[in-house]
Amino acid sequence: MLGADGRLLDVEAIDAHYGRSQALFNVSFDVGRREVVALLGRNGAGKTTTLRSIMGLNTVSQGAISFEGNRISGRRPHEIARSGISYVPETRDPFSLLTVEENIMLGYRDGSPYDLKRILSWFPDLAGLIQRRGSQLSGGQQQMMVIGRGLAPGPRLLLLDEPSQGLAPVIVKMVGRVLAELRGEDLSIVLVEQNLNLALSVADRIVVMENGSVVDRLSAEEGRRHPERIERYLTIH
Ligand SMILES: Nc1ncnc2c1ncn2[C@@H]1O[C@H](COP(=O)(O)OP(=O)(O)OP(=O)(O)O)[C@@H](O)[C@H]1O
Repeated sequence: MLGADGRLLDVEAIDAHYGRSQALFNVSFDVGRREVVALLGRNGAGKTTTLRSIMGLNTVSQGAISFEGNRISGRRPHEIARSGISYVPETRDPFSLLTVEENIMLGYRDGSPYDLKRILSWFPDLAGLIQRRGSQLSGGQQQMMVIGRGLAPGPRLLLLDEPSQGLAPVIVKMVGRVLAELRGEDLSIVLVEQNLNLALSVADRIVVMENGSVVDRLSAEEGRRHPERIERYLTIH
């Protein structure tokens, strides 16, 4: 089901605080069905706080967030997860003592369109490693595993926090390929990134943040034509 205006996720003028310090100021953007929206900006711009606010891990002090037409702000994280949203934090957090298979299937829910076989079809590199422990994987393999864990419940919206962080360029390309393949699914993605090329290659739309506010919104096509419009918010002058 979608909101009345056909939007899957609606973030409407949200503020968020850490104690007395305000981290988000009037942040608004929306995500359509099967759309990939990239949130770009420097460290500290508020991207992670935005994802955490959607997931109910941070309290929204003003504004509202709706998913499939229902208000989710104010609900608890597990309820938000159950409504069809998965969050893959940048920390990756593999369960080190569990195997790759156990790590992925931890999130599986009856009725999910994504069973282990399906998930491994997107991450062929993991297929030969499913009995390894999470701690025995490389950073890139862990990233694939936690994306797999995020997919296992069968979300309609995946929140991905900096999947390319700390990975070698060849692995970043692989992450890009996986995200491109997921485009065939009934799945929308909010992708937080500092890697502009990766974001431009997989996103439909770009939302640029600075100091806790949205400072620009553009299509990926516009971003490819005018990368300088985004780069000025990514590099330090
Ligand atoms: N747990 C916290 N306690 C206090 N302030 C925080 C906390 N987490 C983030 N902040 C502050 O909130 C603001 C936004 O941070 P946030 O992590 O959302 O930015 P970001 O764009 O995701 O950057 P990064 O890529 O570094 O995660 C920053 O000023 C940051 O210092």
